[in-house]
Parts: sequence; structure tokens; C-alpha cells
Amino acid sequence: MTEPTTGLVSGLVTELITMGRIGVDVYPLQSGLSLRHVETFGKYLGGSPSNVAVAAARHGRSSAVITRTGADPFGEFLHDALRGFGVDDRYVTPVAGMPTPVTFCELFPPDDFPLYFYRFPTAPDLQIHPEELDLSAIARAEIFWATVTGLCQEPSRSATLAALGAATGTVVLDLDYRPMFWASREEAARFVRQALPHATVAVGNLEECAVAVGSHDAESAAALLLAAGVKIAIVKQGPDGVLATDGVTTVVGPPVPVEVVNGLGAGDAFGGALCHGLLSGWDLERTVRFANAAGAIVASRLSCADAMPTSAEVEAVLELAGSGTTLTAAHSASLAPVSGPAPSSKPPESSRPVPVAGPPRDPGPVPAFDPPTNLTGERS
Ligand SMILES: Nc1ncnc2c1ncn2[C@@H]1O[C@H](COP(=O)(O)OP(=O)(O)O)[C@@H](O)[C@H]1O
Ligand SMILES: O=C(O)C[C@@H](O)C(O)C(=O)COP(=O)(O)O
Repeated sequence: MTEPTTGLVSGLVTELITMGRIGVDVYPLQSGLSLRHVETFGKYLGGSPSNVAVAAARHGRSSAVITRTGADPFGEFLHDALRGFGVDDRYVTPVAGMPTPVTFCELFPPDDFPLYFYRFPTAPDLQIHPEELDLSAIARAEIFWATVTGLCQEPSRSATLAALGAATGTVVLDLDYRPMFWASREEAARFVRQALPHATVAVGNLEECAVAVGSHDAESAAALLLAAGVKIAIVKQGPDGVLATDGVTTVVGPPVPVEVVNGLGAGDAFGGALCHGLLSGWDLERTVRFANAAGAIVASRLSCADAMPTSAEVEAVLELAGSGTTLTAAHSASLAPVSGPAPSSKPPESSRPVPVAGPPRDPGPVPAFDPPTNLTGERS
């Protein structure tokens, strides 16, 4: 393992290379409101595999992400953020004429966090071409992490399959299924089946496992994933914890009780911590316990990448959970290190967005919006 999270990987084998989407998460600073009424937002690095690279870097791992941004200021922000978190951005390239995607969400804790992706009809990170990949770097990485979303469109689909074929270390396939990116569920299932034989580890939530292997039941989905050839199958179940099996040992990780602020990003925190456990050579039980707590911590915070915990934070929360105490949002925020790999330009992660007793989620008819007549918002 390298020294924690200070800089770019150079001349060393990268412990983790992830591949897939990146974007700017524009998340509300007000909880309990429809986007129709939210007035203030925070801006964060986002995109599931990019979040995973950040999460692993927080545990001191050397990580890099293969992705593409627009050639615009949001793309520059993402480079700054990756570097700030200690993630190698050498495989992040711009695509001319295509904006960096933004992603909004709504906060309806404890279990409803609708996502609004602005990346249609396509996004720069789906323009990764197979011939542009550094296949030897992928082959040398100790862990290569790919996502099913990377299979939803060409050229990213061919590139993802080429990278999966080139990897020689541990290959994690994140079953990450976002229906809006696919023509049909059947099409997604077809490409998951093409990718699965390359994977050593498959990780997904219940719905994603159902797309991959057709079962919504955690135990049978895990068994079907093992039958498809993976060595470790992991079924994430949000507030219900996780089930993981290698065919010999089955671990059921109970949830770590938390006050939920935003459930988004918990899976990516789990993923980065999973990579840390695999790289550390921990047994399945220790790895799952640790990753479970990392997921819970991010669920108790607003953002995704910026909320990823260090190993010390995870250990502190495991100790707290051991004493039967629920992790509150305020306590979670107080655990975050004062200094660390976060971009220096970033305002501190607020402990939680302000819950707003404002208009209801669906407030019914409101007066017609009188639109501004020019882009500066001035009316003539
Ligand atoms: N509300 C929660 N309470 C406690 N732990 C949670 C909660 N939400 C997520 N987690 C932890 O994070 C892991 C991943 O979250 P999950 O929501 O299942 O993944 P994804 O975001 O990929 O759907 C879960 O398996 C669990 O360990
Ligand atoms: O994945 C995205 O493109 C947006 C993310 O940054 C995000 O907020 C998210 O949904 C994280 O995914 P999860 O960990 O599977 O909840």
C-alpha cells in the first residue's frame, strides 16, 4: 500500500483503476423539497466509478479513473477535485463539443432520493474508445473496476469489454443498473451476461442482481452470480445491510444504524471500502463489516465523493455501532477529518442540508411562471 492519498501515482502499479462515468453532482442544500422549490445547491464530484476511486483513495489506496468530461469549466472542476482527493486523473480526457454532465437529486430521507441525470442523448464518459485505453496499465492494476452503465452505449461498451478482457488482477463488476440509460431491461441483461465471465467479484443491489441473474432474492441471486463464474458475489440491501458469499463462507452484514441524510453514494463508499479490504487481504467477514460501515457513513451525509470516510472514521463508527448507538448526522459530520485529501477550494461538508417545512412535495397548481426574456434573467 502507498502512503495515504497525497498525490498522483507515478511509476507505481496503481492498486485500483475504475472506469465509467463522471459528472458534477448538484445536490440540494434543502431536504424534503421537490427540485421545483429548492433554492440552494452544493457542487460535488460525482459519477459512481469516480466516487469509488475517491473512496479507495480515502483509505490510502492508489487509484485512477478512466473517464471523459466535457472541455468546459465543470470538466476542469472534476480534474481539480480528483487531484484534490489523491486520485490519478491521467486517464481523464476532454471531449470537444459535449458538456460535462450534471446530476441533481432530491432528498426525501430516509429512503427516497430521486436522481435527475442531465446526460442525454449521450455523455462524454460514454465516448471512451477501445483504442484509446492504456491496456497495459489496466492489466497491471491490482483491481480493475467496471460498471454495467459503461455497457449501455458504444463506443464505451466495446471499450469496457476490451478493458475487462485485458485486466489480469481482481476484476470487480459493479452491476450498477440505471434503467434510463438503456433501451430495455433485456438489453442490459444481455450485456451483463457478456461482462460477467470476466469478473472475479460482482456487486450490486437487489434490483441490479435481478437484472443480472433474474432473482430478487439475495441468497439465490448470490448463488446464481457464483454459478455465472464470479468468485465473490455481493448483494447490497441498503438499510438492510448486505449479503456476501464466496461459495464457502456466507456473510450477512447487518446494517450499521444511522440517521440518513442522503442514501446516494452509499454503494460507492461500500465499493471503495470493499477494494481496500480485498487489497488488504482481509477475510470476507472483516471486509463486509468495514464496507457496510463505510456505506452507512455516506448515507448519513449529503454528498457522495466528498463524504467518503477515511479508515479511521470507519473504525470509529464500527466501535459506536458495537455499543448499539445510532450514528447521527451531526456526529457523522464531526468525525470527518479537518485536513485531508479534499480539494482545498471546497467548502466544508455541511453536516446536513436544512430540512424545510416548505411547500409539500406536490403542491398542486401554482401561478404561471413568468419567464425571463433573456439569459441573464433580466426582463425587458
Ligand atoms: N440507510 C442505511 N443504513 C445503514 N446502512 C446503509 C444504509 N444505506 C446504505 N447502507 C450501507 O451501504 C451499502 C450500500 O448501499 P445500497 O443503498 O445498498 O447501495 P446502492 O447505493 O448501490 O444501491 C448497504 O449495503 C449498507 O451496508
Ligand atoms: O452515479 C452517478 O452518476 C451519480 C453519483 O454521484 C451518485 O450520486 C450516485 O447515485 C451514487 O451511486 P450509488 O452509490 O449507487 O448510490
